[in-house]
Amino acid sequence: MTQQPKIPRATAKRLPIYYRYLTFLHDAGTNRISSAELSDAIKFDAATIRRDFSYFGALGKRGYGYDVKALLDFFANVLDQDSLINVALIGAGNLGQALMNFNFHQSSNMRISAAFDVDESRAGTILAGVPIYAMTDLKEQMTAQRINIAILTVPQEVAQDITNQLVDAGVKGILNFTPLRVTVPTGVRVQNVDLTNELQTLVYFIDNYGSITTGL
Ligand SMILES: NC(=O)c1ccc[n+]([C@@H]2O[C@H](COP(=O)([O-])OP(=O)(O)OC[C@H]3O[C@@H](n4cnc5c(N)ncnc54)[C@H](O)[C@@H]3O)[C@@H](O)[C@H]2O)c1
Repeated sequence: MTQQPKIPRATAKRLPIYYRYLTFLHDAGTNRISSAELSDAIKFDAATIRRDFSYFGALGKRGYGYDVKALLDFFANVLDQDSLINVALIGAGNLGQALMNFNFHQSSNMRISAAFDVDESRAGTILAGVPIYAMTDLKEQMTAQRINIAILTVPQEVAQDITNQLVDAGVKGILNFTPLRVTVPTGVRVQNVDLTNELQTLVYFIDNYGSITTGL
């Protein structure tokens, strides 16, 4: 992937949404789109879309809009869609298994390729095509499969310990579903996912602003 400019986190979170919708447009034979039409479809305001695109120098032409194929190629490169990204999942319990079943089918280039669990009855089995390994295999498998992203779905009491093991195994990014805000060294990124927060935010917006779209 080529070097990309530094962009705000909120913009980065919108990129996969742009990419998915542009893929849809391209598959449907649409050649160009205006920021207003995009805005209508994906529910981000047009000014936000224009600003996001401008970070990458992707400037639409007045009266023409954006070339769908050019944008799609551009975002594919930004999002590194051409290389397969193997992801590890630690903690193959209720949530972990749901994620393994889901396995990011909307994305053509990301997949959970290995799961790990301390429970010996789970290790050595395969779920939804994903092999579950013992924790003792963590470092070896992460190295062999060139995995540097992990999903954390273990109980919060062990989250920091597992994070340390992941860092030791060379992880660069953790998608953390546990309620613990884990500590990592510089150079390792953590993205926290908390459905309770999301739901509370939704309730807050409905209570305070009616049914407006909040975006990201
Ligand atoms: N972010 C969210 O919205 C959200 C939603 C649901 C659950 N969670 C969190 O996700 C985590 C998992 O929840 P769950 O319901 O799947 O729990 P679970 O008990 O069903 O699964 C946890 C799994 O982790 C394994 N495990 C325990 N200790 C381990 C260790 N030291 N090393 C490796 N594996 C270990 C267990 O054997 C089990 O398979 C919890 O921290 C929970 O709070 C978050």
